[in-house]
Order: sequence, then structure tokens, then C-alpha cells
Amino acid sequence: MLLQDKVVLITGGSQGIGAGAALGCAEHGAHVAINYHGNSADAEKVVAEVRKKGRRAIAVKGDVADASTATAFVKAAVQEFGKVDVFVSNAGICPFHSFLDMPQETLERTLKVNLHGAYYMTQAAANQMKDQGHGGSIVAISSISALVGGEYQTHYTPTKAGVHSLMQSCAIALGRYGIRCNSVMPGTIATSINKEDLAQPGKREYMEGRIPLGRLGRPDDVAGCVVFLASDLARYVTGASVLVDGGLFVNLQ
Ligand SMILES: NC(=O)C1=CN([C@@H]2O[C@H](COP(=O)(O)OP(=O)(O)OC[C@H]3O[C@@H](n4cnc5c(N)ncnc54)[C@H](O)[C@@H]3O)[C@@H](O)[C@H]2O)C=CC1
Ligand SMILES: C[C@H](O)[C@@H]1OC(=O)[C@H](O)[C@@H]1O
Repeated sequence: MLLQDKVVLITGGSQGIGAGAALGCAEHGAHVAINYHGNSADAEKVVAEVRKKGRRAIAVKGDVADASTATAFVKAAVQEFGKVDVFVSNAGICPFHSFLDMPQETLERTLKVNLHGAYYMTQAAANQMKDQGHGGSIVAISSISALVGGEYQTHYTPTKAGVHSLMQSCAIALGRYGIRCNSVMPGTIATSINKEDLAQPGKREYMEGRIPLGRLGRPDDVAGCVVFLASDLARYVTGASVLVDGGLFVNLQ
């Protein structure tokens, strides 16, 4: 058990990579608080699955783009569990769109959810960890897209580079409090964020063909890396990033 009785907070935890991280952390002994935006039934399903594993869980609704969601989420988690040990910044959107006619509202919403949201949440979690006085671990779900571009992701890839950069700077700002900050860079993980994109004729097969391990990723593939970075096994790891992409990034030709 790498996270026995640790309290883990995860944004966007009701589905996909966030839900996978919640279950992965619970399997390693953690109690979990998930933030979610939208469907309460999905959030309650994750809460029920965590409880089935004998761990405690709560779900707190809120839009991460709104700064007050961050303080309310941390407050609710502390009320329930008494502390915050690990924060996973996961919530994100990627509404695929071409560059030359990108609607301003799509650009601004993507920046607000993915980057401002990560900032507010990281800040609220870090303040709580600092006040507790026994360190902590912050893991941001960045992306392989922090390192490479995407024709229909010109609004999205800068947010993923930004989240990675946020972890690097926070590693410096928070090291003196024993708070570690790292990012995970998933490749292509089959979730609802890319369901439509991967449904285009030949796209899924094309992506699978580019991945040396021969398949798209699953949320539980990412969870293993989150658990590791959250745990004391990674006690001397901060300001780092880990690609979880089946080898996609290194496959030039
Ligand atoms: N699926 C993939 O191939 C990759 C995904 N990622 C990142 O992983 C993270 C999770 O995405 P997936 O699980 O793949 O997609 P997903 O669409 O299944 O999950 C996204 C989650 O974020 C939540 N969310 C969206 N807007 C929110 C808001 N304003 N406030 C609170 N929660 C909000 C959604 O409700 C959902 O739970 C995102 O940050 C994404 O950028 C990174 C690399 C690859
Ligand atoms: C949503 C995309 O399929 C996915 O998001 C990322 O961050 C990856 O780089 C993929 O492009």
C-alpha cells in the first residue's frame, strides 16, 4: 500500500483519467475527494467504487475555472478527512477546432479550465499543505501535447505546456515546505475527451500504428504513474515530468 490513509484530492474525478486515478489511489490505501463538473451520477459511481475498496470518498461539485471552487473543494475535503496529502490537477477540456477560425470563447474557456483552473486549485491545495506543516505531493495531468503540437489543438497544447511549467515553478516555490510538484504527460488515452476525434475513419488505427507498445492508453495506465509520484517512493522527485504514452513521443519514423 503506497498511499495508506493518505488523503488525495482530484479534479475532474468523475470519469476518464481522473476516475482512474481515484480508483488507483484507493487501491493503494488512500481516501479520496473528487471534484466534478456536470453529471452527479458519474461522480457518485466513482465514490461508490472507492467505498467498495474500503476507503472513504466524497464528491464535490464545482467548475475549476471559478477560483472559489478551489477553496471550497479544499475546505470540504478538510472538513471530511481533516487534511490534504496529495492533490491531482486533472480536470481539462479539448474541444478540437481549426486555428484560423478559432472562436474566442473556445480559446478563452480552454485556457480558463485547463490553466487557470489548475493554478487556482494548486494554490488552494498548497496553502492547506503548508499550513499542515508536513509536506505533500501535487501531480498535474499535463500531456505529451506539452512537447508537441496538434493542428486542431492550438488552444489546448499551450495549456498543457503551461501546466507542466506551473509544476516546475511550484516545485521551486514549495520545496521549502516539503511539497513536491510533478507532471504526468499522457499520450493518447481512450476517454470521452477524444472519442469523437478517434471515431474519424482510420484515426484510431493510425494512432495505434504510431505507438510502439501497439495500443492506445487506458486511464489505469496513467493511474500507476500518479500513485508513484504521489507516494514516498518518489520522495526525492520534484519538478519532473513523466511521459505515459506507450513510446509515442520518441517514434519519429
Ligand atoms: N485522454 C487523453 O488522451 C489525454 C488526456 N489528458 C488530460 O487528462 C485530463 C483528463 O482528461 P480525460 O480523462 O482524458 O477526459 P475526460 O473528458 O474523460 O475527463 C475530463 C474531466 O474533466 C472534467 N472537467 C471538464 N471541465 C471541467 C471544469 N470546468 N471543472 C471541473 N471539472 C471539469 C470533466 O467533467 C471530466 O471529469 C485532461 O486534463 C486532459 O487534458 C492528457 C493527455 C492525454
Ligand atoms: C484529446 C487528445 O486526444 C489527447 O489529448 C492530449 O493531451 C493528447 O496529446 C492527445 O492529443
